[in-house]
Amino acid sequence: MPLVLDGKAAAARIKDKLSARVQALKDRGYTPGLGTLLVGEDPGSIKYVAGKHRDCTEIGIESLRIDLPETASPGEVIDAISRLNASSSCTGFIVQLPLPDSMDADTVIEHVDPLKDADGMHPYNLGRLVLHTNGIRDIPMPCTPRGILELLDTYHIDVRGKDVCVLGRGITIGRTMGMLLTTRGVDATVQLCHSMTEGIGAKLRQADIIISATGQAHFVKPQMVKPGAVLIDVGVSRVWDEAAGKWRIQGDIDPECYPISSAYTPNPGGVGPMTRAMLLSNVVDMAERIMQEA
Ligand SMILES: Nc1nc2c(c(=O)[nH]1)N[C@@H](CN(C=O)c1ccc(C(=O)N[C@@H](CCC(=O)O)C(=O)O)cc1)CN2
Repeated sequence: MPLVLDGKAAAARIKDKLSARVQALKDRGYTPGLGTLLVGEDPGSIKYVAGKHRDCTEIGIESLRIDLPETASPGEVIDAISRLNASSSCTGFIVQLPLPDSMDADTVIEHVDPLKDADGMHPYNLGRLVLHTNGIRDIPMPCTPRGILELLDTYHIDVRGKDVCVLGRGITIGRTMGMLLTTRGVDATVQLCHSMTEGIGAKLRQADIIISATGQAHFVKPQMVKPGAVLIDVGVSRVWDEAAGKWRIQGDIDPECYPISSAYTPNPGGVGPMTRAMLLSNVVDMAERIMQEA
């Protein structure tokens, strides 16, 4: 029977430990605060931002929320970022992605103070991560890749020397994941595949671990999976379930692949909850660093 990599349960345990660390910070007079900046009305983003604020309440972190309309000008977005940069009650914050099509996310994120970058997506922090400056633990890490590494660690899945196939080359997940997996000490061998990759099925079929972040529902089929492979599903596609009369989440990995695998993340309930837990971890880490330096 394959092992189910239960992200929901792992995230709940992480949040319990974070609550204790938050209480210790409060006892020393510092309450961590997470800020969110949401631009537009994307239903998925609205849901994720609401979830982030619920998580904060659960573990005792303050939360600050700025919501701007889809029509906000780049100047208004940068002004909101400046307010979060300056806010003494905000330890760190995120700009919820995706931004409306009219805005370039990279340009917007450059305005975030790297010391307040709770998502680890500022070019300064990504650069430090690439260079591995001062050891990886001192740098805020993009939440999904960090969550995947933590989940593999929780279930004692050793990636050292393993062939990993990462599908998707976006900065938030694929590219950063590939970089982290090949860091000294993690030591996996990575093939980073994307829409122009030829013979993707054969490449997947040789992988010990597949991490898929394409957003194409059930892209990975059983014939692409090596028996005993570990399957990590990051994809989120919302599909209309005619019989149930509601939208359902479908991952990148067809559930028919599960019996062939040695371990897999359910979706929902796998990588998503870990992404949320890692955002909280990043903020608590940042707060502890502030207190250490005080
Ligand atoms: N600034 C950022 N924007 C986005 C990130 C990010 O890390 N930083 N990641 C995603 C969205 N995301 C967090 O923001 C996120 C995605 C999924 C989940 C989650 O818990 N999913 C659940 C299912 C929830 C549902 O029913 O919709 C699961 O997988 O079980 C949390 C956060 C893009 N934007």
